[in-house]
Amino acid sequence: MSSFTYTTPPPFKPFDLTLIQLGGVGSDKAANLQHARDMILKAAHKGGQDDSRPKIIVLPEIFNSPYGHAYFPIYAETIGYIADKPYDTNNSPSDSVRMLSSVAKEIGTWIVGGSIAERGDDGKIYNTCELVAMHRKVHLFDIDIPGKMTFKESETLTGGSSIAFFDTEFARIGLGICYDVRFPEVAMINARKGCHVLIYPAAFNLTTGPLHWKLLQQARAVDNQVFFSMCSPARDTTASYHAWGHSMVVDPLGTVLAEAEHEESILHVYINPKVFDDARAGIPVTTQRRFDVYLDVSKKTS
Ligand SMILES: NC(=O)CC(=O)C(=O)O
Repeated sequence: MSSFTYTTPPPFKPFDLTLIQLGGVGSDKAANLQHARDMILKAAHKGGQDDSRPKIIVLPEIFNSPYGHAYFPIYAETIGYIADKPYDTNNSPSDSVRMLSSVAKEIGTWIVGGSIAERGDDGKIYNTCELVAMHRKVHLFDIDIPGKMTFKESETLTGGSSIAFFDTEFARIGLGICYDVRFPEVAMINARKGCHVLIYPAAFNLTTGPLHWKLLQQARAVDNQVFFSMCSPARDTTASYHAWGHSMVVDPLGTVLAEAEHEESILHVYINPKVFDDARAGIPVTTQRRFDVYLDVSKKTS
C-alpha cells in the first residue's frame, strides 16, 4: 500500500483570476517578452471585482515564441529549476523566467507563466509552465486528423513525468498544459490533492477548438467540482499554427463564467468559493467515491 498523505490546502477565499489571451507573438523573442510584460502590467492595473487587483495572472501556452517544431529548439531556455531545491527565479538563466519574476514582484501578483520551450538538464526539450511551481506538459500533442490537423510534438519535445500544484494565501492551484486536459487523471490527481482551481495554459486549433475546447473544460470542472480555466494565445492567421483563442473560466457546476473571442484580450473573473462549497454540498460526489471498487489515481504519484 502507498503511504501517500495529502497536505492540507490553504483556506479557499474569493479572488480575481485574470487571463491574458496574448497576441502579437512573432520571431523576435525580446519583443515578445516586452509585449507580455506590457500586457501583464495592463492587466494588473485594470482590476477585477470592486476594481481590486488580480491575484493571479495567467499567460498562454508557448507565450514567448511562435508554436511549432521549427521554433521549439531555437527558443528553448534553460530554467535552472531542480526538483526539491530552492529555485532563485531572479537569477534564472531564462530571460522569460527573470521577466516574469521581476514583473510579479513589481505588481505583487501570482503569475502562471503560460509555458515556454524549456531545455532540461538532460538536454531534452520540454513544454514547461513555470514560476513558483513548474509543470512539464505530461501528454504530448501527437494527433493526426487527415486533411485537418496533424501535429507531433514528440518530434521535438519530451513529456514531463510529474504533476504540479502550488499554494497561495487564497487557494490551492493545480497546473496542466493543453493536451493534458484530455487525460482526466491529471485534473483528478490535483483535485484529489485539494486544488480548488485548475489552470491550463493551452493552444487548441481551428479543428479541435470547436469540437472540444469548452466541452473538456466543463467536463474536468464538473467531474472534479473545481474551477477550471484554459488560457490560449490570440489567433494569428499569418502564423503556421492557428490557435483557437476563446480563453475561458468554468465554475464547479460547469457554468462558463467568462469566454474571450479570438483576438488579443484580457479576462478578469471573480472566483467565488461559495459556488465550490455549494456544488460539493449539493452533489456530494467528492465524498461518495468507491475506492473499494476502483483505484484512487492520486495515490499513484508522489
Ligand atoms: N495543442 C495541444 O496541446 C492540444 C490540442 O490542441 C488538442 O488537444 O486539441
